[in-house]
Amino acid sequence: MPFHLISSIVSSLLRRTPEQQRIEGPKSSRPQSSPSLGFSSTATVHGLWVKKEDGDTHNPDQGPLSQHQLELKQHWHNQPPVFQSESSVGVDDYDLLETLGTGTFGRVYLAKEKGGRRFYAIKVLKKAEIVRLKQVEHINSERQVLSEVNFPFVVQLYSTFQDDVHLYMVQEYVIGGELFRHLRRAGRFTNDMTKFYTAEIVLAIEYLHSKGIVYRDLKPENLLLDSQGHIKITDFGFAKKVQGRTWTLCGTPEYLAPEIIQSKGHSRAVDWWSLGILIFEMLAGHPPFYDDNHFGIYERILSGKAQYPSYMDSAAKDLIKRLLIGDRNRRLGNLAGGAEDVKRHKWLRHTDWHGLLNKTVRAPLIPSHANECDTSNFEKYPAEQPEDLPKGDPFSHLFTDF
Ligand SMILES: Nc1ncnc2c1ncn2[C@@H]1O[C@H](COP(=O)(O)OP(=O)(O)OP(=O)(O)O)[C@@H](O)[C@H]1O
Repeated sequence: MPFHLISSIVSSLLRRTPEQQRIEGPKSSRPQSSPSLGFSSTATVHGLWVKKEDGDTHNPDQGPLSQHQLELKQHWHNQPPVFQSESSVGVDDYDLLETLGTGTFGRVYLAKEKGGRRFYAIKVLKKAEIVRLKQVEHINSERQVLSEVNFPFVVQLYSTFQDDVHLYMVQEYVIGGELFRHLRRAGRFTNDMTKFYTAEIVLAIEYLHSKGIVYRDLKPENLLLDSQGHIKITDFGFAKKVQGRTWTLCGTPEYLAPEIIQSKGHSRAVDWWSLGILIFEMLAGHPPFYDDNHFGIYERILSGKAQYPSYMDSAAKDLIKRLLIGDRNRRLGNLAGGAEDVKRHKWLRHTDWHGLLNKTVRAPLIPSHANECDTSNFEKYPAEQPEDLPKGDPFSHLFTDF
């Protein structure tokens, strides 16, 4: 690879700090990761596109569910819900311990139930910030979607509640940290490791799509590893139940599908596109379309030209190319066979799908942890500074489901 390209990649990855990348929308506070973008007001963004309101219409380019998807749908639909909608607990029932991560609207804390033994991750969001950034719909959607899901590779939400200032989402504590951190530490993953994570993510996408949910923010930052090294998809801030197409511009620049950039309306095909980006990033250590600025990234995505490293497995490359097809009507995963087409691809053909679902397949990387409240797989964050909390709740009518 020419030197100028290598230095461009390196500088692009090093400069992926929120301040430099942010246009508007949710932020990531960690260096070297790209923040998600979410626009919920009509606006021209860098002159490239105009955001339209969300709206569902019939989507002729969305293939029917495969037989396996139907079976899976039935099986997992019959699982008893774990989420407790009638929970009477509040924040006083927990001890908030360390910060595990920060987002645009607040923090995620390791927490322990008072008088209990279990540890949780509690996402604490500031209502005023959510309203200021026009993300009310997304946060309500996140709660709605997460309350409906119960799947081995999706983070479990147990309950939600609120006080005058904050919203709280009590989730399982996923102790192994972000896949992003493990990937940056390793540089890139081996073919077999990548295959393992890809397969679990494919099952999760298949499950979500079978429930009519489009995830829309697949990237290594939103994938956590559990104590046994299995994937847990987290951050459902952009996930949405979609029956046809939707138009909200959201996602992360390097992972945006062409139809989102072109504001054509999008549906579940965008998750298959971002899976292609993710497989590439896991194998190469950097995403296929990169540039110093968002415009450059979008131009490269639309051009569809990616440079595949010579060491990349040819079958993996073939799958990536089929997922990164600009025309969603020809994109693997979005064809008549649905997710089954992806699962039958030669790169994944020998995967033990049932073993994966039952978690009997050993993960390639078991995150180290000394005990169930170990936070060594997360970055260290300074404690939150105490602030004067406003009196009263002008926003209670916006979050009635919490
Ligand atoms: N269930 C969990 N277990 C362990 N850590 C978690 C959990 N949920 C979130 N985290 C940590 O907190 C970080 C922020 O969480 P999340 O992305 O859900 O917050 P957010 O406010 O939606 O962020 P953003 O503004 O980037 O969308 C995650 O990247 C992860 O490191």
